[in-house]
Formats: sequence, structure tokens, C-alpha cells
Amino acid sequence: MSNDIAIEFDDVVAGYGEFMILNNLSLQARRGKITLLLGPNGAGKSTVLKTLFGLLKVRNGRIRLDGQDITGANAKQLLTEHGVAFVPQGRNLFGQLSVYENLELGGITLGMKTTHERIPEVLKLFPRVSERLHSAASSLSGGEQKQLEVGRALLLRPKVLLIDEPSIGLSPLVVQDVFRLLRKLADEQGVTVLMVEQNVKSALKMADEAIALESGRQVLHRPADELLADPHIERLFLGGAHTMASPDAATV
Ligand SMILES: Nc1ncnc2c1ncn2[C@@H]1O[C@H](COP(=O)(O)OP(=O)(O)OP(=O)(O)O)[C@@H](O)[C@H]1O
Repeated sequence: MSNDIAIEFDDVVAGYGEFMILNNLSLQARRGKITLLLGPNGAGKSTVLKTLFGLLKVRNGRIRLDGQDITGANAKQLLTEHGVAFVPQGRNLFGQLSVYENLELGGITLGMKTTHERIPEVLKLFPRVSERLHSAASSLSGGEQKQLEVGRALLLRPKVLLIDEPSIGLSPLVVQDVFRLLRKLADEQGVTVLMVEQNVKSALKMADEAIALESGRQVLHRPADELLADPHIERLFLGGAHTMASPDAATV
């Protein structure tokens, strides 16, 4: 394995109950880069993130982080011992609690002293959120809430950030803010980002690499800019992934 690989799935089988969704999936994501997981609905993209974060049992195969076998580790171990943070789909804040209290909860495994020391450093990334520290989290805009979720995850100074469809429900401009933040984390802090995103075209513009899945297997792994520039793949691929924009398009 080349030593710039942060995440490696080797022949992984995982699923829900009797139903296996990842079917001997092998993939690799590079350290400090943003890798997009693409593919049609139900291909298993979110399942990859959940399996990596220890939320689903690995039935076969191995998962490695920086070459270390982490197969079977649970979410708490991944978070606290291996530096993996997961921002799931949808809204995951405590809406009635303040912005600051939500951040405090993000640092619960660190202890209050360390959490309070780190909160200002995370807030530097989000000037607008910082002005609303004592407002209820639910009063932030959708984009600000997503930024706060990412900020909460960053308190643990993760080396790997798993993020599932951060753009859902956000306007295109706000999506750009969230994407810019991820780019900054990768470029300035060397965070490895593995992201599921339906907003394929704008995500490809800011990502480094793209992996496409179909029926729980990798069917493509290419640099994001190459994929964006390839008219043939664009027609097939973006058509399939943009279900909202072109409901009758073929899948990948
Ligand atoms: N909790 C669950 N229990 C049973 N089956 C599930 C569960 N979550 C997902 N699945 C099934 O697993 C398959 C893969 O789901 P997954 O969410 O990984 O797909 P995806 O590629 O992320 O799709 P989408 O783009 O629609 O979010 C789907 O057929 C889905 O119905």
C-alpha cells in the first residue's frame, strides 16, 4: 500500500441484517485529500461511511486507517483513539440548546477544560456562527447549522472527516461556504475528507478524487477534475447522480 493512503477498504462485506450492501468493496482514499463517493441511490455510499465509523458490522474483509487495521473498532474508539469524525446526513444539533452548548457537547470526551480551550480555535473558521454563540442552534440558518456540526466534529481535531450529503436543504451559495470550509480543512490542516454528495458537479469542482459505487462495489476511481472535464463520463455519470435535475436519466 502506498503511504499516502489514509483510508483503505479491502474486500469489505457489510450490510443491514441479512442484506449485504457492500459486496467485497475495495477502495482507497488519500491522506489530506477530499474524496467524493458518488453513485446512484442505494449504491451503498452512506453505508460506506457508517461501516467505516463502526456503526455496521464488517462481515468480511478489512478496513485500515493509515495502514492500521481498525476492522471491528466501535464509533467511540474511532472517534477518540483513531481521530475519525462523522457528520451524518440531516440536522444533528440540539436545536433548543445554544450554539456554545452544542460545541461543549461535541467535546464531551475531552473534558470541559480542553473543550473550552479549543472552542475559540474552531470558531475562527466560522465568523458568522461566532456572533451567535448564545442563540439557540435552531435559529441559525441551514448552512450555519451545518458549519456548526462540522465545527463540533473538529473539536476532536480529527484526521479523518466523514460527511454525508452536507448540502441537503442548502442554497447553492451556502453549499459553496460548506465546501470552502472542507477545502480549507484538507489544505491547511491535512484532514482527509470522505464525502457523499448528490450535488455532483459543484462537489467535483472542489474535490480531489471521486469514487463511484454501484451495488456496493467500486466502479470508478478518478481525479475529480478529470471526471469533470470528461464529456462522456459527464453525460452518463452526472445524469445518473443528478436524480433531481434529470429524473429520467440512467444511473451510473
Ligand atoms: N437501516 C437500514 N436498514 C435496512 N436497509 C438499509 C438501512 N439503511 C440503508 N439501507 C439500504 O441499504 C442500501 C444502501 O443504502 P445507502 O444509504 O448506503 O445508499 P446510498 O448510496 O447512500 O443512497 P442515497 O444516495 O439514496 O442516499 C439501500 O438499498 C437502503 O435501502
